[in-house]
Amino acid sequence: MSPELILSVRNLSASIAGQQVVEDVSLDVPATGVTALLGRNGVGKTSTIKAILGLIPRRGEILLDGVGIDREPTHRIVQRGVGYVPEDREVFAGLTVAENLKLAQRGPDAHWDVVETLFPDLVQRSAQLAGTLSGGQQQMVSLARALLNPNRLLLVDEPTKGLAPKIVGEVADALVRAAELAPILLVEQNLAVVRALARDVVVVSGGRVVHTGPAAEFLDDPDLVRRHLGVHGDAPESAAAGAVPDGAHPTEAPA
Ligand SMILES: Nc1ncnc2c1ncn2[C@@H]1O[C@H](COP(=O)(O)OP(=O)(O)OP(=O)(O)O)[C@@H](O)[C@H]1O
Repeated sequence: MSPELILSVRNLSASIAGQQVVEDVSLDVPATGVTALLGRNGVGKTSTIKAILGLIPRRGEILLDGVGIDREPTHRIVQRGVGYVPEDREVFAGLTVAENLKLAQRGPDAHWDVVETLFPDLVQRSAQLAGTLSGGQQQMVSLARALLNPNRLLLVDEPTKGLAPKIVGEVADALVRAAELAPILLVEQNLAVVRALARDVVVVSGGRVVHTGPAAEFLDDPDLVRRHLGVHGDAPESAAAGAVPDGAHPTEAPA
């Protein structure tokens, strides 16, 4: 495996309740930056992430930094430094922010300083029950839990789903900072966020990868976007419309 790759997946298939939900996915994630995993609803993006983590039964080859993890259980994969920010946040509603974070701590070298720097609002709210936080604040807890530990790779699933445009920008800003710490494989429907964050895209359709390449090249080709995602990349009425984060645009050259 190329030394510039942190993750290499070959011929991945996976099933849920006996039904095949990932057919034959092969993809690479570079060792730096954000790689976006795109596709229409229900094509198997979340299932691909779960299969990489061993959360659902899977077959195929999965190399993390050159080491096979496709036969390992989830806890071993997490111990190897794969952080996970699940769809729908999955915070413990009845626990405080501080308790949510402490539960996520994997070892003695937790990055409390990173969490405090990136999420000062959470420090203020450390005694608040996570279930009483807004959706955006819960997303920050979910991200902070993953960033608390040293990660070699972050798997982040639809972090801006259901959030107001201003909050989408804040979450995207946090992801820009997170990507400085570890490479990210990001499932994201908001193409403005993808444009702001991702260097590369992997597009899935029918359980297989149908396009890979630079994010800008894909997003700038309306025919490709329409064919693979069923939306118009720049049309305001489309699902691609949404908040463009205020933060840095790491994939674009400075003006
Ligand atoms: N728990 C489950 N039981 C049965 N089928 C499931 C389950 N979870 C997912 N599926 C099915 O697996 C397929 C892939 O779902 P998955 O959530 O991976 O897609 P996705 O690309 O992430 O979709 P979306 O963009 O809508 O979140 C879908 O057809 C879905 O209905």
